[in-house]
Amino acid sequence: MNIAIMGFGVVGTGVAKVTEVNAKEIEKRLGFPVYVKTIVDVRTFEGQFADRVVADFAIVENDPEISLVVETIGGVGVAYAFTKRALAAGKHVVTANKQLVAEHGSELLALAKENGVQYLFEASVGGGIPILHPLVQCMGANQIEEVCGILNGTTNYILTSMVSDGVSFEDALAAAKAKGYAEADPTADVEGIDAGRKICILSNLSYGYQTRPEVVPMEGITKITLDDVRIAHDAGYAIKLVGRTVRLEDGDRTAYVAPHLVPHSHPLAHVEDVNNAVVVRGNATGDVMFYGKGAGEMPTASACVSDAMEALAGYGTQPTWSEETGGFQDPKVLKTQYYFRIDGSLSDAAQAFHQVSVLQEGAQTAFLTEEISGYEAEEGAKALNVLAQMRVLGASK
Ligand SMILES: NC(=O)C1=CN([C@@H]2O[C@H](COP(=O)(O)OP(=O)(O)OC[C@H]3O[C@@H](n4cnc5c(N)ncnc54)[C@H](OP(=O)(O)O)[C@@H]3O)[C@@H](O)[C@H]2O)C=CC1
Ligand SMILES: N[C@@H](CC=O)C(=O)O
Repeated sequence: MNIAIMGFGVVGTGVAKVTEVNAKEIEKRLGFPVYVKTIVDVRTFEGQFADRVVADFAIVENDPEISLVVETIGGVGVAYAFTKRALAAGKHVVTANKQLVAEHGSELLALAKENGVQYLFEASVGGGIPILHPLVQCMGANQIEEVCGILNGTTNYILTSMVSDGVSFEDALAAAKAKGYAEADPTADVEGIDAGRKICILSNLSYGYQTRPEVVPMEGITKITLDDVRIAHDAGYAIKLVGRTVRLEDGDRTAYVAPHLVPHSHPLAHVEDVNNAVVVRGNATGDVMFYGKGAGEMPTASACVSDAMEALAGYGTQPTWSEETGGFQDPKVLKTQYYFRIDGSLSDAAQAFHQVSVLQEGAQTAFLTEEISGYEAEEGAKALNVLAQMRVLGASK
């Protein structure tokens, strides 16, 4: 079976390597070999795969011998146009492109169905971690109550480097870029947008309805200070960038991304470096955690090639959701404890929130509230000079 790769960057190169290095394993499992026949990229290359690189996507589109295309260009420009053309030409498409899946997934899934092919995107969430297939297949008998996790490798790598190794934010980001973890525009990583796209995909598959990225509040790691990290650590918490999607009591859903204080007793508190972890709470299973490398060439390529094998062999099910967007509520409806650091005294804090647990007193006061909603946190904060505010992640169940 011949496949093509669109976009020969970090992940695209990994796809070619995994297909080549593991060719015997792949053939043994499928009963037929998989060969990367053509690679589409705007640049010219040297080395092993250079003679397969073409600039014109039409060569792949019109090649009847290519039955599957792996899209690793990224973004929603040419990647979107080429994906539609590939599906319309009756070719399966596999992708790592979470932006495209989160923003145009419904349309592309419908187009795939119309043309009798598959659109698979396991690599779009959690890099090399199998999470989407287990969520819809192995946990398919559950009502999903909540999915929460560390969904961005770059920011977890940066936080680990800053907190454990004393590296500056700028140097840690530069290292994440050099290792191939960061997005083409790393603003998407550090401002929580990449994790936000991933939580949309997880929400869509968990609840069956579309959660559009523009309704999901997304906050990144740029406001976290080492002061907050120290105060949190002394009180028994790590600070992690967490994405959550939650089924509400009335059957509606919510989702958001923000830094959290994660208790040291919670498994997410110990996820370091480029690793991601996703905790899925099913009503039958309780919490199930998926853990591994959330970014990088070979782990992400592993998910792409495994998807390609599934589509070519015709086993597996197409993960999908309805185009409907209703039933999404603001995450401020959720109740949790909040962490505040204020320029003010303990009595200011107590006046705003009544019951608080003090973490630091002095010129600045740091404290935890009781469990309150986001609306109550917002109301109480109005009377305070807030320097930092974060949710506390509840215990794992
Ligand atoms: N890196 C990672 O760890 C992970 C990445 N992903 C996703 O995978 C996708 C690819 O990421 P990554 O490999 O890191 O990105 P790269 O930027 O390394 O690779 C993208 C490649 O596509 C090429 N390209 C740009 N325009 C075109 C075009 N018109 N036709 C053909 N090729 C084109 C780029 O060339 P040029 O450089 O000249 O623009 C580049 O070689 C993204 O959606 C990303 O979010 C998902 C999980 C992990
Ligand atoms: N930039 C992303 C790449 C994988 O999805 C990340 O760092 O997680």
